[in-house]
Amino acid sequence: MAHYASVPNQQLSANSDSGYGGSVAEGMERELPVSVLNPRQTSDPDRRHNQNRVALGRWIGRTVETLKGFQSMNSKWPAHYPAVQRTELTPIDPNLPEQPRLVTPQIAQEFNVLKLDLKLGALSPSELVHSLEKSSIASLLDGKISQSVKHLMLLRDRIEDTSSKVLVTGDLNAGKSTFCNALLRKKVLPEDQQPCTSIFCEVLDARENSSIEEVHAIPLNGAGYNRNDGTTYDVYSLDQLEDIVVENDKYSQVKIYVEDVRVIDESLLRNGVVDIAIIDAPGLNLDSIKTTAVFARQEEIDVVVFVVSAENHFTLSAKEFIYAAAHEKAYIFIVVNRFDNIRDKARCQRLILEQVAQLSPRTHQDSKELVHFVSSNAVIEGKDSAKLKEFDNLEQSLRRFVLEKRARSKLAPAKTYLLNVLEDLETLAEVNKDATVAELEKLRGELSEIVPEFQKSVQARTEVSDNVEQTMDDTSNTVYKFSRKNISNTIAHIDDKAIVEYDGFLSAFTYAENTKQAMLQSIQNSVTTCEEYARNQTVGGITSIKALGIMHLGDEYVEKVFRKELMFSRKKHQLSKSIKTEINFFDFFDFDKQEKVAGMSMGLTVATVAGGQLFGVSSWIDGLWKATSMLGPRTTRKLIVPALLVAGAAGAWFLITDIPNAVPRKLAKKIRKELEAMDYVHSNSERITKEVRKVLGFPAEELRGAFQRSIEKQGRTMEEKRKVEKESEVAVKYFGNLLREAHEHRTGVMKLDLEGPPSITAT
Ligand SMILES: Nc1nc2c(ncn2[C@@H]2O[C@H](COP(=O)(O)OP(=O)(O)OP(=O)(O)O)[C@@H](O)[C@H]2O)c(=O)[nH]1
Repeated sequence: MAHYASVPNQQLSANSDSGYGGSVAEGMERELPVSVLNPRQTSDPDRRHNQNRVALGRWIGRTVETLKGFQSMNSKWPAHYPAVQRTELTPIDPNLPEQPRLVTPQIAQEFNVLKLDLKLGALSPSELVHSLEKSSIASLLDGKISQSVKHLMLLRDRIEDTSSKVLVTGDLNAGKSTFCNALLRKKVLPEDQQPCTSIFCEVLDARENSSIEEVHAIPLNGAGYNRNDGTTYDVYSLDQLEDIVVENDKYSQVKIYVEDVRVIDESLLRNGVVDIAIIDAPGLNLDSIKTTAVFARQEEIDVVVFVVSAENHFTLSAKEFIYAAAHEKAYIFIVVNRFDNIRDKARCQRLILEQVAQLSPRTHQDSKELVHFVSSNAVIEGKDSAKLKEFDNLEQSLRRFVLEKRARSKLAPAKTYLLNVLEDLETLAEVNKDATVAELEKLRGELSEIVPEFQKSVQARTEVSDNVEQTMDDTSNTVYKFSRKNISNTIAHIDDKAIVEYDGFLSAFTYAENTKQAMLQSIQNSVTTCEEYARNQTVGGITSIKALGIMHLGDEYVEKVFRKELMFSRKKHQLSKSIKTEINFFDFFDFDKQEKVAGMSMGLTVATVAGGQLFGVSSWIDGLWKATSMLGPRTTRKLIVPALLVAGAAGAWFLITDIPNAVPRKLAKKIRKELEAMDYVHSNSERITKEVRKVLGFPAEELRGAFQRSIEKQGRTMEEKRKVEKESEVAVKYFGNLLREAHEHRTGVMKLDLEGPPSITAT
C-alpha cells in the first residue's frame, strides 16, 4: 500500500538540483555533437529548437554586452530618464530648477524592464523628480541594468540547459512504472500487481553520476540533495531499488542513475537537444493529489505525463488532478495504458476521448499528438511490432511535446524578455540621443558667449590696469606739484606780514620767539593744507578706481570703505622740533637795512663798533666820506664829535625801532636757510605723495585681484564647459550607436521563429 501522500514541500524542493550540472553548457553558444545535428539522425523540430537556442543565447550575450556598455556610460555620463507622469494636482513650478535628467513624461509609461520606481517614499512624484539628483537617477538605473543583466544570464543558463523533466503520474497501478521502464527500454523501476511506488523516483543518465549506475536515496527531513555531497543521500544498487521504493518511510525521493541502452538520437535520457529525466510519481489517491500537484508545479517540471488505465478510465482523483493541472503551467500528455487488455478497442478509445473532451477540450482537439493508447508491458520484450510502433509514435509525440513546451517555457520567455529590454534600451537611447544633442547645442551656444567674454575680460584687465596706473600717477603728480608749490610759497612769504604783535623793546625776545613759532606754524599749516588736499585727491583717485571695478566686474567687485581721515594720521612731523634755529642778539637788528636811512651812518658805525664787531665796508660809510669831503677838513674836524654823537644816538634809536621789522626778516632768512638745507619742501611733498600712492595702491591691488579671480573663474567655467562639450560629443555618438545596436538586436531577436510549424496545444 502506498503511503507517500505526506511528503512535505520542503523535501520536494530538494529536487531542485537535478544533478544536471554537467549538461549545462559552459559557453553560451554550445553546439551539439555532429551526430545530433546530422539531419539523418536529428528531427526537424530538434534542429530548429537547437538553432533557436543557440541564436537566442547569442542575442542574450550581445544584449548583455550592450547593457554593460550602457551601464559604464551611465556611470560616467548619467543617463537621462523619462520623468514620471505628473498629475494635475502637482503642476510644475516654473521657478524650480531644471529637471535633472528626466525628459518627456509620457515615455515613462512605456518601459517594460528598465522602469524606475520613482514613486518612492512619501514625496509626490513631482516633488521627488525635483529632489532627485542626476546621480540618483543614474544609480537607480544602474541597479535596474544590473538586475536585467543578471536576469539575462539566468535566462541564458536556462536555455542552455537542455534538460527537461517529465513527471509521470496517474492512478494507482495504472502502469506508470512499467511505462517509464518502456521509455528506458530497460526494467529499472519495480512493477507490481499491487500499488508499489511510494516515493518520487527520478531516473537520470548515469553519465551525470560519473557513469556509475546507482540509486541515491534522499532521506526525509534531510538537507537538500547534492550529488557531490555524500551526506545528503544514501547510496544503493539498482537491485535494491525495489526494497526502498515499495515499503518506505525513510526516504522522500530517490535519484536513479542508469546507463542509457539506446543510441544518442533515440535516447530519451540524453540526446543533447532535449535530455529528459523521468520522474515516476506514486500513484494518485485523493490524499496525494495535492502533493503531486505541488510537485508538478515545480519550476523544473516541463511536462506532465498522465497515465490512465484503459480498463479503469479516469477515476475521480485523476479528474481532479487534470482539472487542477489545467489551471497550472503543467502541460498534460495522456497515456492510456494496458490497452492490450481491452477487447473493444474502438469503444474504449471513443469513451476515453469523450472524457478527455470534457476534462480538457484543447487536449481533445489535438488528441492525435496528446492522447496515446499503448501497452507498456510489451515494449521491452519488443515482440509485438504493432504495439512497438504505437509506442514509437508515443515517444515521438512526447519528444515533440517536450520540445515545444521547452520552447514555450524556456526560449519564449527569454525571447520576450530580450525584446522588452531591447525596446527599453532603444527608448532610452533615443531619449538620451535627443537630450545629449540638445545639451550639446546649448553648451556650444553658451561657449560661443563665454569665450569672447573671457577674451574681453583679459583685454579689459590690461586696459584697466593701465588706467589705474594712470590714475595713480596723475593723482600723485597733482599732489606733489600742489604740495611743492604751496609749501614753497608759504616759506617764501612767511615774513610778508606781521604775524605777531610787538609789545615794545622790553618784550623783544618774546616777540622774536613768538614770531619764530608763528612762522613755523604757518609752514606747518601749509603742510596740513597739502595733506588735506592730498586726502581729497586720494578720494577722487579711489572713486575712479572703484568706478572701473564696478564698470568691469559689476557685482563681483566688492567695494571697501575708505576713510580719508586715517591718512597722515601717524604722529605728525613737528617742524618746530626739527628746526634748530636759536634766537640770538643779531636776530633783532638788520644792518643790511641801515643805508636806507641817511645821516644815521655814523651812529650805526659807532653802534657797530660799539657792538664790538666790525661789519664790512658798507655803502653808508662811503656816503659819510663823501659828506666830509664836501664840508672841508676844518668843519669836519669841528663837527665830527657832535655829529658822531648825534649819529650814534640816531642809529641806536633806529635800530631799536626797527626791531619789529628786523626780527621777522632775519628769522625768515634763517628759517629758510635751514629748511633749504633740510630739503624741506621736497621731502614733505614726497612724503605726502608717497602716502597718496600707498593708499591708492590698496584699491588698485584689490581691483587687480578681483579681475584675476573673475578671469580665473571665467576660465574655469570655460574649461569645464569645454570638457562637458567633449563628453557630450562622445555621448551623442554613443547614444546614436546604442540606438542602432539595440534596434539591430531587437530586429534579430524578432526574426527568431520559436513556434515553427503547427503547434501542439495542451490542456
Ligand atoms: N496487461 C498489461 N499489464 C500491464 C501493463 N502495464 C503494466 N502492467 C501491469 O500492471 C501492474 C502494475 O504496474 P505498475 O507499473 O507497477 O503500476 P504503477 O502505476 O507503477 O503502480 P503504483 O506505482 O504502485 O501505483 C504490473 O503488474 C504490470 O505488469 C500493460 O500495458 N498491459
